[in-house]
Amino acid sequence: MSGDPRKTADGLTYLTGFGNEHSSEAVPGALPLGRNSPQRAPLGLYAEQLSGTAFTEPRAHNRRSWLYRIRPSAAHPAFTRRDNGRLATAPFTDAVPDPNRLRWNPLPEPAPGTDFVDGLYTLGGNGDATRRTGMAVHLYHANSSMQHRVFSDADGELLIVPERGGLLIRTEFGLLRAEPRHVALIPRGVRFRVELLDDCARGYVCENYGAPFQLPDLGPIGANGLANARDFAAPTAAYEDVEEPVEVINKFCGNLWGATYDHSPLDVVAWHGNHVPYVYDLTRFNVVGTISYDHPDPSIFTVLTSPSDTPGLAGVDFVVFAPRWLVGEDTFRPPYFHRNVMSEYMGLIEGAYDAKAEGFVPGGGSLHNMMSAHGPDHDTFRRASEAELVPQRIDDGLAFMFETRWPVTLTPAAAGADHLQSGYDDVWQGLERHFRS
Ligand SMILES: O=C(O)Cc1cc(O)ccc1O
Ligand SMILES: [Fe+2]
Repeated sequence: MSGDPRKTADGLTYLTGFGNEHSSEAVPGALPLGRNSPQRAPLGLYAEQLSGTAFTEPRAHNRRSWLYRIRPSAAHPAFTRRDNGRLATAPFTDAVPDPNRLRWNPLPEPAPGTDFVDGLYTLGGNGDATRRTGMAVHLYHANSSMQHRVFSDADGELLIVPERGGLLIRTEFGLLRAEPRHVALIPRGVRFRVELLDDCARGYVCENYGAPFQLPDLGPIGANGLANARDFAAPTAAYEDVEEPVEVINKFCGNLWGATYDHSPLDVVAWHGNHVPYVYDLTRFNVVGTISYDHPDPSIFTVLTSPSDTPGLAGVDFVVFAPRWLVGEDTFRPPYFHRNVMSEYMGLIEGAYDAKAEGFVPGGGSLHNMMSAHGPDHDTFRRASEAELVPQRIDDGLAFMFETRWPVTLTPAAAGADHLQSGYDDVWQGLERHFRS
């Protein structure tokens, strides 16, 4: 069942809950009752199904929505190739996979008039979009709203992580507002337009080619905690009845294709289903951690996971390092030194991260690929080894990680970027020997 529509401080009305069978109509009576595809849909609308999973996938994983729209999506001219800009797609084969620890500064300023789509820049990724496996890490930096155009991604769902500047995202399902500290998810194939609420918008995008993100199981944590389902907010129906040229950009098997429609395809008057966009406020994350000793693995901070066909082995996890108390006794409290079979891309939404004293900055990012050795830098190690272990609140930053089961191969642009930091290895220099036999 759908949650109650809730009006939030931003004036938008949302439906709450994760994976719900939501329903919404912008005009009363637009949703057919008791069937999906009546002989004539109400109000002269066209009924259309949008499937995010195969028809036959288990009910618990099945994602689809029914849209009731002014024109059917099928009524469009041919798509033709568009310039891919700085967007790239798996398989990533143009650079040699790099075992080095890598760290980037934020992207440089974009040229005037750069919108969300033009502002996308691919760092790298893994898998193969045509096989619906793996993921890509993108950054965006825009200074203009998308005008007279909409975007959709057949290759995967898009998890948008704003770092600077609020976004108003107009989707086929209605409006979402995503500010820094929020994440927004656009499901595979859903059309949307990004409008800027500030002069500039900057952030990160995880393009997930694999199974749709879901909430992680909670196991012994119990029935509540981490990201609570009720805090996910889907839009309520809102439509554009616009009969003027709109460019529809479709990312398909790694290329951008465009077609100019004679109307806005954001013309869905009513919808129901569970293949829906949503926003989630990361400050709602219920952080669970140790209240005795040792540093728990960061899987305890998983917001969303895209399972693969091997239980417990995610195509990609989205993990957040949110404000929390550290109380572990006789414990090295920051992230430990480690080598991980999973590959870790990290970004910073604000402030600082407790494993790095400096150099890891908001809008920047780091990549610690499969089995690369990393952990606290020397300053952090020294301070944490000597600190008096009183309860300590970590509340000066918001970091996140896209953690994936396959190594991340970079695009040549990211591998050779001016904003790639040199000398990142040095943060682990000066960790002198203390061994006494
Ligand atoms: O490398 C990182 O900073 C991410 C991370 C955090 C943590 O608390 C434990 C392991 C880990 O990979
Ligand atoms: Fe790590």
